Amino acid sequence: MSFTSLDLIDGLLRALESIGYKNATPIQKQAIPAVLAGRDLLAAAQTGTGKTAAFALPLLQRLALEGEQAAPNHIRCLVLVPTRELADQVFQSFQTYGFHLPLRSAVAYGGVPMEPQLVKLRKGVDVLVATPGRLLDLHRKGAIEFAQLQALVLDEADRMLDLGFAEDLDLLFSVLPAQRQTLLFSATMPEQIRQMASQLLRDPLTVQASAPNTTARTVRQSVFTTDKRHKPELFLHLMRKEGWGQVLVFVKTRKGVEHLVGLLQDEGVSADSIHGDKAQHARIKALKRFKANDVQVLVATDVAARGLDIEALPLVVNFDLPTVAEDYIHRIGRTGRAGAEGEAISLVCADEVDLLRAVEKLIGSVLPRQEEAGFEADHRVPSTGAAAAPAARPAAKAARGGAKPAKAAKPAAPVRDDTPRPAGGFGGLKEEMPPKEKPRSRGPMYGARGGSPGAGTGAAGRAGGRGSSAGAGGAGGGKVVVTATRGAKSTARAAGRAAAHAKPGGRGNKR
Ligand SMILES: Nc1ncnc2c1ncn2[C@@H]1O[C@H](COP(=O)(O)OP(=O)(O)OP(=O)(O)O)[C@@H](O)[C@H]1O
Repeated sequence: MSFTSLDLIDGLLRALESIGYKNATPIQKQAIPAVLAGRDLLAAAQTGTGKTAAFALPLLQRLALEGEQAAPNHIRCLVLVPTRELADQVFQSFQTYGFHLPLRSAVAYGGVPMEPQLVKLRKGVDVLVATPGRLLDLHRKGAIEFAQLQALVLDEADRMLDLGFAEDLDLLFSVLPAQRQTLLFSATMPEQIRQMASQLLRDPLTVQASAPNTTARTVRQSVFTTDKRHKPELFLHLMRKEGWGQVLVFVKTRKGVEHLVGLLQDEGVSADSIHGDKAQHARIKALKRFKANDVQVLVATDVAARGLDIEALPLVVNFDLPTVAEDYIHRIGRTGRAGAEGEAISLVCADEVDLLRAVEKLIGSVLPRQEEAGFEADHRVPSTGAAAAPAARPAAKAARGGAKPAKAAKPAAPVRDDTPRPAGGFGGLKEEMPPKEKPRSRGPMYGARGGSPGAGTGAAGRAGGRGSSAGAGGAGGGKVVVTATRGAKSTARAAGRAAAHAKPGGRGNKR
């Protein structure tokens, strides 16, 4: 489905044309009419399927066509994200999509001086992308007023709870105007998100553009069983043997990250890191160098698991499995984006069998195992065969053009998402998502008001109508479920907080 048939205004269509987006993805087809119609939304779709544009495009349109200009220190739309790097990326997306609209955007997160953010907010902004901690600090200083707030987006909300932001969020929600549009987006739908949705959303639509908690079909997944002490050598061995190029590696702790980076550098591999102990400017630089392919291996904690869009990243390695099963889906979702092929390899030792079981249960499949000669596990990793429902279809490996098994383990059920799809692609996305051009460089961090207003071809709310997206699977769409649910308040807040506090991890971006 083309964007024109979604009743987007000319300014947005021109921006989409210039970055090479031709057709809307399934989540965009579903979400855009509903958001334009003013509905609250609980939206789930696999990693890398264009959720950012699914909320940014209709919100930019509504902001361009409705409401008063932002007064000093006021914001009209707030997008909350869990990490600083994701905040930058989402802000850049708003800048790109809104290039031809007379709207101001800004980004605010911790770890960098507050003063420039205070200055930018003084004039008032239409869209503020922020992490929760810095947002509240700015609000306490009187730099942000919410009286004009029209829309709130929570992107990866469960991660904000995992990071210990539950109380900050409660505080924030208590000062936001009740009359607003609220959108919740994620690639996974843990109970925390559903509870938050029942607390925050008014008569929402639930849109699922793929079966919940599924991984992209284009990502080939496997496990190498080994002993903990062999992991660094196994990593280096596989890297050389398989001729790995760019690789994003996830390690459980910050110390572990630095240890692996040191080891790789000692072996002459160009490697850098991202984690919560690093200064923000060093984090930004590391990501930039990795994206530009100036560094081959980026080693990170889960601070890099959510949302980051690294063009054509071929491989993600879980050096350690994540402690929260959902993070497995987000981590490996850094590859195989927008219909591209990708590979995800997990190095698993006996200690991690429960984590492996939890991941397999979540994704509904047993991960194929391999063992590499010379790195076999002395401490056998127990079988997890019963953990997950057996997949219904034949071997994924063959279907995907073949993996490169080092040494075949006992055949395991393939990893796949059983969402019905049309033949020949990733939910039709391969066909629907043409290779995009690089977005233009957008200059300074904060968007200046400028450009000519898009010549509106339609008023916000004209497209769709309440529930207009119901049942429209769309050409090439995966299974699309659209339901209307009523918010059931009360216990949700306490339950969400309890769930958040049950999880490890410090506050903010400190992972
Ligand atoms: N309609 C489209 N056509 C072509 N490319 C698109 C389209 N929509 C989004 N993309 C591109 O697809 C990639 C993934 O988009 P995005 O980062 O919004 O995914 P996401 O669903 O939010 O992923 P995650 O769950 O990991 O945050 C980006 O590079 C984006 O530019």
